[in-house]
Amino acid sequence: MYKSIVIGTGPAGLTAAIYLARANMNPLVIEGMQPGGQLTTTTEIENFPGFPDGIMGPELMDNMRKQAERFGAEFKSGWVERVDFSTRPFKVQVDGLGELLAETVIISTGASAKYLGIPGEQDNIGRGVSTCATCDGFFFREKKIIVVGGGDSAMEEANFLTRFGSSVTVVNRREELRASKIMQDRARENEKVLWALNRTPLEVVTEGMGLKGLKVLNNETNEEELIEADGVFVAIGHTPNTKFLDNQITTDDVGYIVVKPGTTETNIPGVFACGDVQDTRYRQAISAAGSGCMAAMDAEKFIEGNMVHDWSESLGK
Ligand SMILES: Cc1cc2nc3c(=O)[nH]c(=O)nc-3n(C[C@H](O)[C@H](O)[C@H](O)COP(=O)(O)OP(=O)(O)OC[C@H]3O[C@@H](n4cnc5c(N)ncnc54)[C@H](O)[C@@H]3O)c2cc1C
Repeated sequence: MYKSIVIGTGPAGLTAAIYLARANMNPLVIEGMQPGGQLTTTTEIENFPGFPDGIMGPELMDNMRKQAERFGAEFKSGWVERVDFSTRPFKVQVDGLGELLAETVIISTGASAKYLGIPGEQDNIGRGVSTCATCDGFFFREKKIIVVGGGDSAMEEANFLTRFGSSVTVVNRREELRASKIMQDRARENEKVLWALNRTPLEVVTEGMGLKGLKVLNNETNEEELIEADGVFVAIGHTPNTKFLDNQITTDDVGYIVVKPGTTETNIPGVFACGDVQDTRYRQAISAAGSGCMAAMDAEKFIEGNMVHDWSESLGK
């Protein structure tokens, strides 16, 4: 039986692994289908502290893994199919490895950005197509930008991106936006924000090494149009990777794990969550790593018997 099983190897899981291993907790880390997590799909990371010249995403994740291994963390390839948190020790069923037992479990399975599923989109991720304005806005200084989406996040991203772009065009399928009035007003008051509403995205169009723009269907005229842009930010939401939990952990309506504020405690004593899977707000590598550290320290405290589980009370449930 393991003292702690960490599910996922993004910045949250690997930071948890480093802290657990240094605390002699001999963690087992399950890698999942994307060893190293989301940052392995991108190029240069310019905002992770400690790297003044930036660092490539895959290199950063490789370094984190080596650091965890140096202190004795054990890694296994595999995909967690299901868990049983009804009794302790907890049971974690891993594809190809069978059932593993643990005193504590740290869930750091991330949240996947939703994409439009149109031609040209996947081929150009990191080359003009992005799902993270905070991460990539800086690369589009004085360029034309498109934000696809009509919710609060899309409005927030559009406003934020006007700091960099010469213009930011919001493309939304419907005339009406889902965003709250205050977020819409803020975007509408911003002179750099342009609107292409009632338009369905059809294709990300490239030219040479860069983007030419986004081909859309004008739902009113039924004609295709090309909206020129150097960057297309898809802001239609994220899907937290929590299906395997099969409703054993309290989540919000979308599926994000609910933790006791200021901690990584879930509703099940001994099960902790960190990183994007419990983060509806920041979703950054450094915030994921920070909460990974918290989860490891929470798990350690739990095993030492020093944790009072007052989760439900604190959330008013
Ligand atoms: C293209 C791109 C560029 C980005 N650029 C930046 C940037 O410049 N700066 C920044 O701060 N942030 C950036 N981000 C955001 C950052 O990558 C995330 O905030 C961060 O990776 C979240 O870390 P995490 O550990 O919570 O989850 P993730 O990195 O998503 O890792 C999740 C892990 O869980 C595993 N997993 C999932 N389900 C299972 C399962 N059932 N069983 C086992 N394992 C499972 C996966 O295999 C993966 O290893 C970027 C994101 C993307 C997509």
